[in-house]
Amino acid sequence: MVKVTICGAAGGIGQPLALLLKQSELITHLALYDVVNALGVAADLSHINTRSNVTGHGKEDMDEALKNAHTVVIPAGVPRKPGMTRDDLFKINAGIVRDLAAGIAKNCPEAHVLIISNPVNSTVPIVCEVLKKHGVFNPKKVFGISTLDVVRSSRFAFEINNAIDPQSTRVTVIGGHSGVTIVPVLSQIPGQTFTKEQLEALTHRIQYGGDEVVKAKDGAGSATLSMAHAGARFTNVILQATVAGKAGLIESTFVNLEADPESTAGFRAKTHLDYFAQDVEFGREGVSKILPLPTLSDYEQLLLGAAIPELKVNIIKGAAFITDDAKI
Ligand SMILES: NC(=O)c1ccc[n+]([C@@H]2O[C@H](COP(=O)([O-])OP(=O)(O)OC[C@H]3O[C@@H](n4cnc5c(N)ncnc54)[C@H](O)[C@@H]3O)[C@@H](O)[C@H]2O)c1
Ligand SMILES: O=C(O)C[C@H](O)C(=O)O
Repeated sequence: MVKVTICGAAGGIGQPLALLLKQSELITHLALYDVVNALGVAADLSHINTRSNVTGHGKEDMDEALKNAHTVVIPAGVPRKPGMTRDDLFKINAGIVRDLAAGIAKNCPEAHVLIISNPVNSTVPIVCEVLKKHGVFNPKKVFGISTLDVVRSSRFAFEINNAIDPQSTRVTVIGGHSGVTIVPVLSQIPGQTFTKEQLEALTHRIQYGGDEVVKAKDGAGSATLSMAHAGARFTNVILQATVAGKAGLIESTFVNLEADPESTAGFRAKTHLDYFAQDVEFGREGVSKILPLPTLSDYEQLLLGAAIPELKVNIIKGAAFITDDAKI
């Protein structure tokens, strides 16, 4: 039995993500949890003629939704409106993610946890600290989904140079998931020939791609369809590695560096970061290896230098939300 639970399944991301995951042959049970409309979305999706069973779970039914899940994907929470930063969402989303993490600790402590809710740089430490408090934390199984930055990098690079294939070109994106913490390693795209001006404009567009959507939606939310695509891509990689046993799969993702202490010891000593987005190779247990940082150009070194202090603040804020709260 491979049960995948989506928390926030009736939302802008949750619905198309559920639709995409309904296509997966590796999922036998898709559980949709939301505080509103989960039953309606589940009834609708359950008519699609693929093998997985779909169940819907409302507000009072979180335990059942999470019970024995293999993987939990979390797009629950509020999205940005124009003029807001991702950090402005912390006030509401931190508590939502904390409560879901407590539910995971209780009902599916061995699950792979894939976090979409913003601010990812803080919500991932929140989940990890809750799982630690419950004695069930496994750093190899908790991921911040930063795949949308990877997807945007390939697409935006293709718009400048259409010799780059947007589907097969996987750009490594390191750092975190907000503004200057997003560091796309464009210098490593094979055969890329960007001018300095093009590289700078492309980097800025990737770092602030989310704002482009927030502005265009004009108060109606942030990226949902592209995020559902990115979320399904990452979830499918996790399932391919952990369920189907496919070796050698790699994606950039925001993880706790304890997932691979040996490979990351030098980086941690230099930066004092406990979390970082980097290329990860997956195995049966989740993280198999955190790959070494790719060679960075001088420009990318500067970007990384700018990312680290903000990343640190975001991470400490998330972790402190749990460690300073004696009630959990
Ligand atoms: N990681 C990324 O790259 C990325 C990309 C886009 C959006 N996001 C983030 O994803 C989150 C969701 O965005 P959206 O556009 O889907 O928002 P949305 O408002 O359309 O949907 C969120 C859903 O979460 C549900 N929800 C709220 N509290 C809940 C709880 N306690 N338990 C279960 N469900 C709950 C809501 O009822 C709603 O259906 C936001 O925080 C947004 O910033 C992240
Ligand atoms: O920009 C946002 O707030 C949503 C998401 O993080 C994105 O990158 O599109």
